[in-house]
Amino acid sequence: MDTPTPLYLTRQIRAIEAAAFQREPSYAVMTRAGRAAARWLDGVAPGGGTLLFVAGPGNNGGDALVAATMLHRAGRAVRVWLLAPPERLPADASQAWHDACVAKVPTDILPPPAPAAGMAPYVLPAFPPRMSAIVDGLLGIGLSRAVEGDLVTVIEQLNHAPVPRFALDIPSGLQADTGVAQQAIRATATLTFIGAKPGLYTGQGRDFAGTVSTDDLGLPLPDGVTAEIMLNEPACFAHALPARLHASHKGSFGNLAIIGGDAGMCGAPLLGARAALRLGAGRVHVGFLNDAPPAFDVQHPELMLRAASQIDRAAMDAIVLGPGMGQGTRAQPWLDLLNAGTPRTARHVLDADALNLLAQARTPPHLNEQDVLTPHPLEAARLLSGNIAMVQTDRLAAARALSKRYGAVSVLKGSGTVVAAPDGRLAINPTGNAALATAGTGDVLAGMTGALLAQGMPGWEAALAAVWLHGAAADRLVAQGAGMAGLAAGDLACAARAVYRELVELMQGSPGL
Ligand SMILES: NC(=O)C1=CN([C@@H]2O[C@H](COP(=O)(O)OP(=O)(O)OC[C@H]3O[C@@H](n4cnc5c(N)ncnc54)[C@H](OP(=O)(O)O)[C@@H]3O)[C@@H](O)[C@H]2O)[C@@H](O)CC1
Ligand SMILES: Nc1ncnc2c1ncn2[C@@H]1O[C@H](COP(=O)(O)OP(=O)(O)O)[C@@H](O)[C@H]1O
Ligand SMILES: [K+]
Repeated sequence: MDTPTPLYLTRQIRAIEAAAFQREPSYAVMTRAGRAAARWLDGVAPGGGTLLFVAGPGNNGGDALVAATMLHRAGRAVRVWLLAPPERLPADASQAWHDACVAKVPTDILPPPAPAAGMAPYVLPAFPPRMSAIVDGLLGIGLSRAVEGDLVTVIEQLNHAPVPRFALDIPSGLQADTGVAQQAIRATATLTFIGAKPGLYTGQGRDFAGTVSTDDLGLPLPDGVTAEIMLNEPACFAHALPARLHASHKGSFGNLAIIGGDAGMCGAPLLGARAALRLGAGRVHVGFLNDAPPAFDVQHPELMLRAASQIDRAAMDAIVLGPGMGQGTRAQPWLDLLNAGTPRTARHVLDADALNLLAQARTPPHLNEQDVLTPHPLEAARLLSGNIAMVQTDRLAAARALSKRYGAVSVLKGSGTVVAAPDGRLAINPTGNAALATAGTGDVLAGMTGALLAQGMPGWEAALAAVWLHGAAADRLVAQGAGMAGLAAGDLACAARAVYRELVELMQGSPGL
């Protein structure tokens, strides 16, 4: 199994670059980036037409110029639009421009994009005839502020061209550290240099970056740079997946209780419980907070349903608090049971209204790194006494702050779910898609996390595995023709089981479930 993919912040990429520039000229590194881009484009960009390279004012433009020159020399039809005055390019990009001119690459210098108060928006010239793709070298990791002025309309016009767009390093306008973008190139695919960046995978990143490939340009990690953020891949958690020995019994796989289901919300804990069954929990109990809990689940009579007050808390290995729980008087005591001084054996997942109660708690409950919080951005905002914009502006920082404040693993949900541990570990999940944007999928995730905790997985690995499997199940269902619109949360459990089985087989060479 491959080692997990590290994600690097811009300051770390700059440190890797700076160390390389001690050993070799910076233009040699740009040449490698340009060559990697040319090779990549040769494989992915449709042939038979002109590739339009759009080069900006910095070294990202330099990469585009080197790639365009190489492809031109190799006989491909290219054209470069330089959106900057050539005399103001930084040294390496200036060298690349010079080389392009010497090689007689067809080029146009367009007026540099600048804020144009009170003037009509800048209109690009007509695209080259038979243009087959746009290569985006406008802005890379040097993006220092939100895109503004004429560049906004330039990007809009490029985004409207009816051809695929290929971004170099990062789609122009997307923030590499956070995945925030006001206006950015919407790429079909991105080739990112030196190391992958978190912003390609979370927030708005996935919508702008398309399929991401990485070329490390052969640059080693210098002393002092360590990967602080990982892409959540099976290599991050597979070693901790529960083994299933012949000599085992239901007690070997844990007792899980899902507490929730206030009046009118009975479905939520059932969704979680059904998913927990499919991920191998030994016994799954559902404790309802409403007066008339269903006697049994017609679809899954294996589940044990009762009033929440009848759940033997001491017998549980894991408890999921929150699905459909409401914030009524019957809910609060379950949070109070987490106060310091009250003994407990079960590890807890706090979801939905359990998180809203947690946010209001005068004395925060006693949680630890074996417990998992699963907020969506609004719940996270409440937990951090902030607002959604604050959370989404820096999802990594928000997840890290949550784990630090509450002492538990936190799972900040949404596109590119971020998982953080109290010790500072961070991961971004690459699986899942917008088919998950439907009610109940969070209940399923909470149940899956509880199932893995009940089977003894540590908090960090259980959260990573649940999030990955949940997303991979949605990806599989969509690939099989379910959704994007219309996927039901209840569809996920069996797909997650299938993905889990394949993963276990891959890991252990034998069926795991
Ligand atoms: N040197 C090398 O050998 C290697 C370089 N590499 C490549 O270099 C890239 C980094 O290059 P870079 O540092 O020059 O920054 P880059 O992203 O081109 O942009 C800077 C320019 O954009 C401008 N600008 C910024 N924000 C703006 C905004 N919102 N709206 C408008 N303008 C804005 C900014 O202006 P300023 O902020 O100074 O006013 C400046 O002019 C990296 O992503 C990779 O592709 C790698 O291949 C490795 C080898
Ligand atoms: N666009 C998306 N891309 C990937 N995952 C998504 C997307 N939208 C929602 N999800 C996932 O779906 C789940 C939704 O959880 P939540 O908002 O708590 O729903 P609910 O409370 O209705 O169960 C989370 O796991 C979230 O990460
Ligand atoms: K770019």
